[in-house]
Amino acid sequence: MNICIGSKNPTKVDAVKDIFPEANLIALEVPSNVPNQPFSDEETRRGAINRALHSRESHSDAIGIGLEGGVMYVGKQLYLCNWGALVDVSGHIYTASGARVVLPIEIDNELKTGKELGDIMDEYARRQDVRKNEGAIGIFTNDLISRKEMFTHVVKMLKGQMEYGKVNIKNSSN
Ligand SMILES: O=P(O)(O)OP(=O)(O)OP(=O)(O)OC[C@H]1O[C@@H](n2cnc3c(O)ncnc32)[C@H](O)[C@@H]1O
Ligand SMILES: [Mg+2]
Repeated sequence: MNICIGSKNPTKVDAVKDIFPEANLIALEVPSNVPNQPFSDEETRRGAINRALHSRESHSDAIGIGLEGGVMYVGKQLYLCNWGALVDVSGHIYTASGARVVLPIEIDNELKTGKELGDIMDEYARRQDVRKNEGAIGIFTNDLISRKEMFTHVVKMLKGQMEYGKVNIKNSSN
């Protein structure tokens, strides 16, 4: 089985490796066609779908997987959100979202200045490359859940849905 994953971020690539250990994995940087910092479930999910579709453009025999991080409001409270999409060899699209965690008001204020969450997290946590390691979810869960672990759960849901086979998005503009 060939799988193209639309990112070189190790938290995303390693999550796919864990759930598809037998697959031949190709990691590619592809456009998400949404802002670098998605600001809603809608934008984040769309970014994941676009990454999945773009990643198999030159590999029609492969499954495409896109994983996208973003933020979203519930009322006035900002949360971290993550979405995944898997496109099978027939073009069926499966989607799933990851666990959410509250982001503090300081992060919300910094995001409003136009910075990306990844850069804000490094300053906030005084660590380097949080986005490629524990992630914001790791910081705000006191390292109980890592970004890779959260994506592993998303990829597991995508795999299970593909195997079940009956519930997918047929039109990529949905
Ligand atoms: O190379 P790619 O795949 O783009 O990986 P990325 O780390 O930039 O991740 P996303 O584009 O999916 O996430 C959009 C933005 O939100 C940031 N982000 C999302 N989730 C994060 C997390 O858990 N920890 C730190 N930054 C996160 C990320 O660094 C980007 O600035
Ligand atoms: Mg990015």
